[in-house]
Amino acid sequence: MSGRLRGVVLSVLAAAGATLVSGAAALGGSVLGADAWPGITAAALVAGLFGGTTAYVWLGARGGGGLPSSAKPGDPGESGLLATHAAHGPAIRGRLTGVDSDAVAELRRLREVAEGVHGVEALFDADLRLEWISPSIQRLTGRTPGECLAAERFVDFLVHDSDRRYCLRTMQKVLARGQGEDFEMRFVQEGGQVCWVACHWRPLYLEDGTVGGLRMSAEDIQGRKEAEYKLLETVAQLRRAQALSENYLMRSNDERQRLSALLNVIRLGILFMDRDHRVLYYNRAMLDIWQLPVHENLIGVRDVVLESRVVGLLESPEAYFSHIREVVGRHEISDPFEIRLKDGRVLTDVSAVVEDGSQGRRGIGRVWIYEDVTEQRNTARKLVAMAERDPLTNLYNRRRFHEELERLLADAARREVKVGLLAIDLDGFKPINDEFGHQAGDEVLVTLAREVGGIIRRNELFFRLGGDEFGVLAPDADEEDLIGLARRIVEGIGALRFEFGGRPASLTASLGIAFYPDHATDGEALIAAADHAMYRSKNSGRNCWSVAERAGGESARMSTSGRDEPQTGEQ
Ligand SMILES: Nc1nc2c(ncn2[C@@H]2O[C@H](COP(=O)(O)OP(=O)(O)OP(=O)(O)O)[C@@H](O)[C@H]2O)c(=O)[nH]1
Repeated sequence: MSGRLRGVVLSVLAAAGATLVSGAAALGGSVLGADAWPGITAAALVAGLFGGTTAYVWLGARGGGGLPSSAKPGDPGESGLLATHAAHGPAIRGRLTGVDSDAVAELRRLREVAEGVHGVEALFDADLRLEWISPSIQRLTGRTPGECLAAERFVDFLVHDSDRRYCLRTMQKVLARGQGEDFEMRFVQEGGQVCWVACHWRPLYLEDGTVGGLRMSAEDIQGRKEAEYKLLETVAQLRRAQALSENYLMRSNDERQRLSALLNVIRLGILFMDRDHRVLYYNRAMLDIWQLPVHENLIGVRDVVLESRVVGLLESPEAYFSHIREVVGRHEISDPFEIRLKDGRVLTDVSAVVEDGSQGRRGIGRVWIYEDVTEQRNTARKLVAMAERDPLTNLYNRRRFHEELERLLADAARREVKVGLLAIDLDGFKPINDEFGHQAGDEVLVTLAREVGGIIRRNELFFRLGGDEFGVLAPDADEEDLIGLARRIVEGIGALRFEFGGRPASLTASLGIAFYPDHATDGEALIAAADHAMYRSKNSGRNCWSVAERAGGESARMSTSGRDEPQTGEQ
């Protein structure tokens, strides 16, 4: 409190007499504490209490300067109480004049009210020195009003480092402009902790209307600040989480782009269906394979609609759609399924459930992978053909002959039927080669293969076993039928006429016939029996057929009866 104000109050106390002085003494230096209230200035309080004294005259001149204009006598709260005292100033004054002990009691009561102020009230002089501060400062900061008053500079003593400059600037501004300012700052508590307060700075006017000091009203907003901090922290966490999820989203978008680029260059058709059997994703190859328009948007299209779009391509739609139903009904990866298309292409499909990543095996859809295997199938067919066919005549070769022989014998054993083997060896083939060249020999072989191929029946198999050796396998063979076939072959070959370099050429063949199980019970023995019969034909003058001898040396019905009219190439 300024010396001037302090003097005023002390003179009031002197005038009030010994009782009041003792009352004031009881209040100590802090009797002045009774002349300031939260929200009301010391000037107004003293005016209210000590009207009619010197103080009243002095303070009365700046009178209501500190009293909130809105405060009225009888209002609830401290401002109202003060206003009541101000209104009744003359009565109190009267009592003070007579050194009324009631006034002292009143003063005490008011002091109690001042000390009970919840927020912090403080008065500063024009040099920004602390003149008075409410006892509540101790509850807020642990510092007593005495310690605060003793400190050289209030701002340095109580205000946090970071807020000091701003606090000082604001105080100076309020002093200079005479306009209040509000801001929030931090007090430093005795233990070094920080306590946030909301400060309201108001100018105090002197009687001449100039600003003679400042009043600070501060409320504890630590709880609110902590809540704000928590809120800010939560917001920051949310922002971090959002940034993280945006980052993940961005990365997952990049990943999707990469995957999409990859899927669009591979030749496999990829189709993702969702749980509701609607198209979720497909790649370019999928459209190509199923001959769907490149720019058509199929996303969201149901599986049944998709099936209706491709049904016209399928060789066996029913078989394919029932395969789809079967696959969809199970939860496993399907086996590759071959799809034959009317245009000759061959596709395969494989399908798997797309799991949602949880452990509950919850499918979130299905992926279908299509592959056009036409090329592969053709290549495989060519390789197989190369492996089992004679490249010159395109007849099955010796390798396939052995396979078929074993298969037919096994089948014949199970069904107890006969298998016939016809061994064919050309007569006089070498002279054709020698005389007309190897190419002429080839032509003879190709022609012969075609001619004999036209003679044998659909269920009989014709092989080139090597060189000028051929063979015919006849399942479910009947002896008479096979002999008839042998005759037709001998005649057919003998009837062939060639011309090389303007010169005619022809040849004949010698045949041997053997039956399973009549002449042998396994493949090797059957071949040997047929060969043996064929050599007998050779030895019998060629251009004929012979039936093998039965096991035990018993002669076949007709060992060389094929000799009708032996023919040679020279004929
Ligand atoms: N042009 C041609 N000749 C072949 C081929 N494979 C084997 N030969 C020839 O066929 C001939 C077969 O020999 P042989 O069985 O003695 O010929 P052949 O004159 O019919 O003798 P016989 O069976 O005793 O009548 C050989 O000269 C082989 O070089 C072929 O793919 N093309």
